Amino acid sequence: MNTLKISFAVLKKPTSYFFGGNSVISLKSLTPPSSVKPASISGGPRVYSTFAGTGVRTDFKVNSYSNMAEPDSDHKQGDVAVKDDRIAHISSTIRVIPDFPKPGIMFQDITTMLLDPVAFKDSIDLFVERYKDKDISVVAGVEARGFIFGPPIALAIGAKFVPMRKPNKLPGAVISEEYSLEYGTDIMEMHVGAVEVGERTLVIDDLIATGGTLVAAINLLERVGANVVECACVIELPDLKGRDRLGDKPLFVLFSRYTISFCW
Ligand SMILES: O=P(O)(O)OC[C@H]1O[C@H](OP(=O)(O)OP(=O)(O)O)[C@H](O)[C@@H]1O
Ligand SMILES: Nc1ncnc2[nH]cnc12
Repeated sequence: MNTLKISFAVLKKPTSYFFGGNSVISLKSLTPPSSVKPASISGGPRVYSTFAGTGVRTDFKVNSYSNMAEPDSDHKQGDVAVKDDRIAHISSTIRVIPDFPKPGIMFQDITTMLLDPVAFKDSIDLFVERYKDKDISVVAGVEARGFIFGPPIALAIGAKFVPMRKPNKLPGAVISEEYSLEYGTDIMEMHVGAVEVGERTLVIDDLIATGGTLVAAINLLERVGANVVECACVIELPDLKGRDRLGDKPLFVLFSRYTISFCW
């Protein structure tokens, strides 16, 4: 296995859920491909905010981050292999805001993608191409950003859209799940009766980080007897290992982005 042992000092306090302070860690998933050199080598920080996950090389800058890691064998990326030129453009439109909403979080801001109609449409098309012939009757979207991607996908594949909402927003009878996030905890609710037993269901969100949100959505849907066939997101943050929390539930993402920053 191609493992790089690296001694690092924290530049931007990384997602503190992994580590904090100086330390020696094994960063096999951050090993840059030999053909790709860090953008700033001389003295300054080397930042690997990386773009992998689909086998698609995305050689462009997003904010100041321009380096990439290759997909590695730990990321089960065979099941997310989308090889499509549209993905590079989509990824380039999603900006990263460091330290939002809390120090250490590298916030992936999809609102900048929504300003680019080509990127936004391409993202929807990629999902529709994957799901149009899968006999899916329910697209469940997670508030808030799953409400952006879910409805156009549902309309295009002829499915109903079911909103998975924050607490106390739905007026009818609901079932609830509490869950943890990269930066807090929350509760998700769904209307009882929105999904019928056995319905083939797709769960949509913009991003998977720790996976807590998708796990809550799956739990809610399965509690009412839905058949959750897959979860789909635009972005995966693989260093947060959310995919692992989904167990055997398939996860499809357009691309992955590493969020750890470091220097040495
Ligand atoms: O994989 P996880 O660690 O669960 O995190 C992913 C979730 O976090 C974000 O939503 P957030 O809870 O910030 O809500 P918002 O869309 O209303 O801002 C994102 O849109 C996902 O729903
Ligand atoms: N880093 C991140 N960026 C955007 N949304 C998120 N939800 C959880 N972590 C996130």
